[in-house]
Amino acid sequence: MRFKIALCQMLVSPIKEKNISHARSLIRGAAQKGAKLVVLPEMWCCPYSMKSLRDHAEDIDAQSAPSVSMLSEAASHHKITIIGGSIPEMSGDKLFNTCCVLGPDGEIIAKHRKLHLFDADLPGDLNFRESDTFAYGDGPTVVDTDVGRIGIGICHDNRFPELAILYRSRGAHLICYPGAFNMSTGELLWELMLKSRAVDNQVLYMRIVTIRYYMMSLEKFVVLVQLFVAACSPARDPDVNSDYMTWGHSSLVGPFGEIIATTGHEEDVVIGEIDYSIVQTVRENLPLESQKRGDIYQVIDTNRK
Ligand SMILES: O=C(O)CCC(=O)C(=O)O
Repeated sequence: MRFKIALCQMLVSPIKEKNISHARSLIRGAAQKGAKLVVLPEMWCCPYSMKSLRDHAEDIDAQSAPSVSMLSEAASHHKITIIGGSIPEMSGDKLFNTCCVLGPDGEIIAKHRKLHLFDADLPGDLNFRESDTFAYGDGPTVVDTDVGRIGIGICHDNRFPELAILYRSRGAHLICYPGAFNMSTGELLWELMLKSRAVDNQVLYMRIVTIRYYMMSLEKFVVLVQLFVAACSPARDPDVNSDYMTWGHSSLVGPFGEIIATTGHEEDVVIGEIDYSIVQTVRENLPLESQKRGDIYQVIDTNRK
């Protein structure tokens, strides 16, 4: 299967209605360019400011959720699949960072709540505690769409190779990460993390340094995930009144770790082509799945039914 994917690196304004109509016009433009899968960024409907997220939160199951209603109308109008970035979701008294996936009939076909909340204390640089505001999601998300089987993660979820390995084991060919890396970790790590998730072996070197106990067996702990990875960030707005400035650089990475399409930090719609037959070729050329040493290590899918 071959198709075009569009990553809408949107400039987010403080005004929610404006963001919704702006996202709608970016989706329209992407569909007109032939995209069958359109991805929005993390927190595209409002500034990524912990102070105001609750004011913009939506009850996704309610008919009146304005961001999700727009996504549903756009998906059915253009007959495309949309990975709806993320929005603040209110469910009971809990707030989640949630991504909805919509099929070409406008129905929500999956909902992913961010699993790994970003808490970081980098002295003199960044102090951010998502877990003070959001509740944790409680399951991985793999969804069958018109454009293949897709695993979903939100931003910091991307740092955890076990999740990507699990998505591969459930048959995903593509992982989409709506994300908003920041100015502190973005430059060094954003591209590296995306490539790592497509070609997953960097983790080994980190573990070799830090966990002596595993050293005897770690040279065997090489697992290539070998799939496509797409990540979509908001554009950077140096003037926005937010406690969080984003890195940008939305990108599509192929199963050899190659960058297929990317951009800088300004608003842009990145269009790339995905050809799943490449995944097959890479896996045949480098048959890592059959070389894995399940007798020595395993990622256990505790959520599998
Ligand atoms: O993992 C990181 O360095 C950044 C993660 C992040 O910015 C987020 O999850 O919002």
